Amino acid sequence: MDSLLFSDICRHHVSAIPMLDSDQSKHKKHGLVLDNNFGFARKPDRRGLTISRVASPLQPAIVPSPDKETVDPDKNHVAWTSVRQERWEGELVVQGEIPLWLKGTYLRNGPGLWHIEDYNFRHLFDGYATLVKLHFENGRLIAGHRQVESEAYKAAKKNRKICFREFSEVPEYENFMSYVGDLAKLFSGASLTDNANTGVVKLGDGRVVCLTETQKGSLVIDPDSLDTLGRFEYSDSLGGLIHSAHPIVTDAEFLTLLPDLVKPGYMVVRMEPGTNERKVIGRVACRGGPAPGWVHSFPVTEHYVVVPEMPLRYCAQNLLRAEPTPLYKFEWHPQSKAFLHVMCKASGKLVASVEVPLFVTFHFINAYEEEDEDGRVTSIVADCCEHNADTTILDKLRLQNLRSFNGKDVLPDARVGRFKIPLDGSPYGKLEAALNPDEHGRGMDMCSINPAFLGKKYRYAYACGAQRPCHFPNTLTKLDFVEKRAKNWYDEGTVPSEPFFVARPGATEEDDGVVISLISEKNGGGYALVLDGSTFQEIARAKLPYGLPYGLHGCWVPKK
Ligand SMILES: CC1=C[C@H](O/C=C(C)\C=C\C2=C(C)CCCC2(C)C)OC1=O
Ligand SMILES: CC(/C=C/C=O)=C\C=C\O
Ligand SMILES: [Fe+2]
Repeated sequence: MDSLLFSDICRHHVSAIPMLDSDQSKHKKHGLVLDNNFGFARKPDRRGLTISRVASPLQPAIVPSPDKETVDPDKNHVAWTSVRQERWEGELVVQGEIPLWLKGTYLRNGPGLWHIEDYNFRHLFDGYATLVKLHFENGRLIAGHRQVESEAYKAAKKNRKICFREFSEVPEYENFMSYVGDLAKLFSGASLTDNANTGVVKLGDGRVVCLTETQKGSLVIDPDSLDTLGRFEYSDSLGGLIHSAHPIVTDAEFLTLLPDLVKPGYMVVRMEPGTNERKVIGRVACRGGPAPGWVHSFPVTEHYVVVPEMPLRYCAQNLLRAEPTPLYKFEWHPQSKAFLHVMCKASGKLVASVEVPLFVTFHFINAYEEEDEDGRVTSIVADCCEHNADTTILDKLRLQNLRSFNGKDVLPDARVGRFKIPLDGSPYGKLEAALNPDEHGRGMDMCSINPAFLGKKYRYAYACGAQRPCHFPNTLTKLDFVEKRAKNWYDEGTVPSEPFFVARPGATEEDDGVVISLISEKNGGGYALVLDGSTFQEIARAKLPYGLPYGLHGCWVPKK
């Protein structure tokens, strides 16, 4: 493929337009399958970006010549630009060598489409879900991407406007009565989005589900075709509208937290493979604040579930607002304090509830139990990507901020926050950095571990760190908690997504495997990257026909 020509087109920021005929013939020559049926016409947006129009699918579009602004790589980085086509699939040319043992599909989900018509969404988390797949087999790599067909996405496409409440966007109201009507629908959940744009998990029974913070946004997909198969209906009557976007999923169970906004607390629930029924393990009442803290994720050990109560709390008033506040649906309540609660998985009993220093995290990394000489569990260690108790990261993820990097170092510092929770009845837990944050450039988020070490004492984690100056995490980093060192991978101008660890079958060492990431380049290109899990050196990369937008979380579906 003539990648220069291809990325040239990308640099013109022609999002959501069909391929020109000449491009299609190029693709046919390389055996690629294209389907450009976005149907979203695009007028100049508020930022004065490129104009493109769609006459009808597969017809030539008008591509204006680039002006200075359109080719500015920082303004129009492909990471923050809507995906170009609704779907694509093709084989990639691999540079280097993909290990022959790597057989299966890496799936990555994330918000990849941030406009409808000429209306541009505000926040990274608002975008309609784009699923990406990398299928590895016999050293070869088939890639593809596809929009997730949520009701929210289909309605937006059909009606050419936002129809459901997204992370920060709400539908436009024609009059006051329609606003009141929508509020009523908020309480029933009818107006909430099902845009499953956060993660994707493989359940123990093989079903693959895309997820977000709304329970209705649990959508079953086909990991090969990336088809949306339908809603994952929870058959229990637990109710509630929201849940943690990061359940703990193993071959044996699915664990998640259901925050209770009315009687502030959290329900800890478990679902068995092959069922759609969540069963209650126990309930934790909040100790502070008017509402539960945001639970984007939570950690588990072998015997316990750790329920975090962050002082960044859900906020009923902000939920009702049409215009986003700086903290969106949340509010910072430092006086309400921060707590970690520990629940026994088997009995549902609370074995500890400690006050901890204030913290802000999206992502817990892992947790494990510490024992005394007699094998009694004395404490729990829980690690997270911690933003130094500073909520500004939420606002830094506004698209306007992501699209306006000017060389200034504006990414707020983050660290691996290590909590120590005593189980001897002491009222306080500790929070310290697990290693010097300078090891990873004081950037820290989007983590993964070897899943065999879930809930167990572990040594390594993989995450995104920072090479400063930057405005977003821009390195892949391997953390070694024993040596307290990090190894960093960096490619100037790129935005790498969550490094995802896949263990080599039969491995005995924790870091024996590969780390997969999708990289968005500043010239509009992109590539799939495979690093060695142990040395953290590149072993293979494969250029995509065009760069993909930034994505969030992934999973591995091994070949049967
Ligand atoms: C990523 C990512 C997506 C995500 O949130 C998406 C939505 C739609 C969340 C909406 C809501 C809240 C954040 C608070 C409670 C109400 C509700 C509207 C469901 O979060 C992410 O991190
Ligand atoms: C992209 C991100 C959080 C994603 C939540 O799912 C954080 C990046 C900043 O450090
Ligand atoms: Fe997340």
